[in-house]
Amino acid sequence: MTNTSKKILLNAFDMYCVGHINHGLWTHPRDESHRFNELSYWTDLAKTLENGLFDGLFIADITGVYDVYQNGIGLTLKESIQLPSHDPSTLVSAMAAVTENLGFGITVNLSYEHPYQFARRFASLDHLSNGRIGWNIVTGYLDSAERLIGQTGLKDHDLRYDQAEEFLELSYKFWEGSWENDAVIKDKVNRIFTNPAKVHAIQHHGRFYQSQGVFQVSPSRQRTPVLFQAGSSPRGLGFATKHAEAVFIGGDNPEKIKKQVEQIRELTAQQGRKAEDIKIFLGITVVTAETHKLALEKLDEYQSYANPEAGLAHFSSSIGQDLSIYQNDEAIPYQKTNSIVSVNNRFKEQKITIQDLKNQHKLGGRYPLFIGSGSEVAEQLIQLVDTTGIDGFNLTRTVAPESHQDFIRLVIPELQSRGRFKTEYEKGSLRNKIFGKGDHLSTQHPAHEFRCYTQSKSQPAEQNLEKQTA
Ligand SMILES: Cc1cc2nc3c(=O)[nH]c(=O)nc-3n(C[C@H](O)[C@H](O)[C@H](O)COP(=O)(O)O)c2cc1C
Repeated sequence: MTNTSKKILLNAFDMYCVGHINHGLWTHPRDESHRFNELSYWTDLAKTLENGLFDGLFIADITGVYDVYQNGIGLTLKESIQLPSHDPSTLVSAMAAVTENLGFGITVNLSYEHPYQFARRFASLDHLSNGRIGWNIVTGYLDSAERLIGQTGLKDHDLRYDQAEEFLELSYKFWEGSWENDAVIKDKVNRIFTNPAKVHAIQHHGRFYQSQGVFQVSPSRQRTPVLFQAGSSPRGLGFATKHAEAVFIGGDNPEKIKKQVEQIRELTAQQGRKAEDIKIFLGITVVTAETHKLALEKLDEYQSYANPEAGLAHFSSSIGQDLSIYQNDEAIPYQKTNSIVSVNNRFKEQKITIQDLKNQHKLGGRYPLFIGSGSEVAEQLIQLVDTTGIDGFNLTRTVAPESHQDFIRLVIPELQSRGRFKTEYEKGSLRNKIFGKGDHLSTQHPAHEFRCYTQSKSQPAEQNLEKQTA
């Protein structure tokens, strides 16, 4: 499939930690990720990305620690493999204050808090960023997280998605079903800040959650944040194609990526949504320089600081299997675990040795690696978009912030000169920038059912209160 005019979407992919995907590079003399706990590190990054016209900063997060490899956290601590890692929501107001257009896709694991607190926090951020918030919906895959919050083990994989379904339904009720658009009138003369007739109590009596009452936050620009998801098991795909507006996939082979894309588009259509209602982002790593030769030299230099074993430790937790027990030339047996099904399934389909994984984790990890001059990388990215049908990329960092700066200086102008990347931002919210159809979710989306501002589904707050006190 070739679409010569399709503009490529682009997010930076990062995490509020030192070692994110490309482990070991924190030891590179020019890498600044050890400054991850300084606000200026993030506000500078936000300004850099906005200068480069990135659509968003996609911030990964985990609840828990990587303790599967060697049955402990020794290497995780030494190499700072997503430990320490801090709460990503806390970064966003500051980054929003120094930018106007950059979107923020924030990962939050829904398993460990009530939808009410979560919906309130995200609606508040959407207000402060003037509609630039996205939520990467994750359900968790680490036993260590369960122990940290006093549970005995991870809930069954599919049960986590059952809970996620209900979490979203209740969140939609808060965001879409409690306040009408014209509820807040700020009328000083008549002393009416909010019209009580326009605010409705929601009701929810479910399997996992109970809630009754009025949402505490007035409608933000987008109401529901832009919904991202990265599950790719059969159950995960069903969930993503029902709710998500953007899905994030991994994959190193164009044929397989294309199949994944076709499957996502088909499932989306089966859910009664338009195939183009979901944007598909592929994770990638790029090493670029002024010439091909210089890019190869840079790759060598970066790889001399990388630590593939740290990549293995990360991977062990992703699949829930301790990979330290195998020799380099041993093929990794498939074991059914409760972790990331789609990543683990690779061991069913292919013979992969520890050495294969180590080679892969020198740089890039689960994401394809592109090396070359700006024009070479741009050509490869365009070809991948046109042959697979993806919509854009989540770009990992290597040496921070150098790798983002290199991409902006060398690759983006080449994409622009080929007409495949914007030369200015669209107006409006993050949702409008991505889809060009306004700030709110479309009427085809399941959230529509819970809207009080198109059809009233609950009583005005005052009537409800009267009933309770009668
Ligand atoms: C590309 C990709 C990125 C992901 N990023 C995160 C993340 O930042 N935090 C997290 O807790 N889970 C993350 N996950 C895990 C998924 O959100 C999901 O919980 C997991 O894949 C289990 O669902 P599945 O078995 O349906 O794939 C990611 C998965 C993929 C494939």
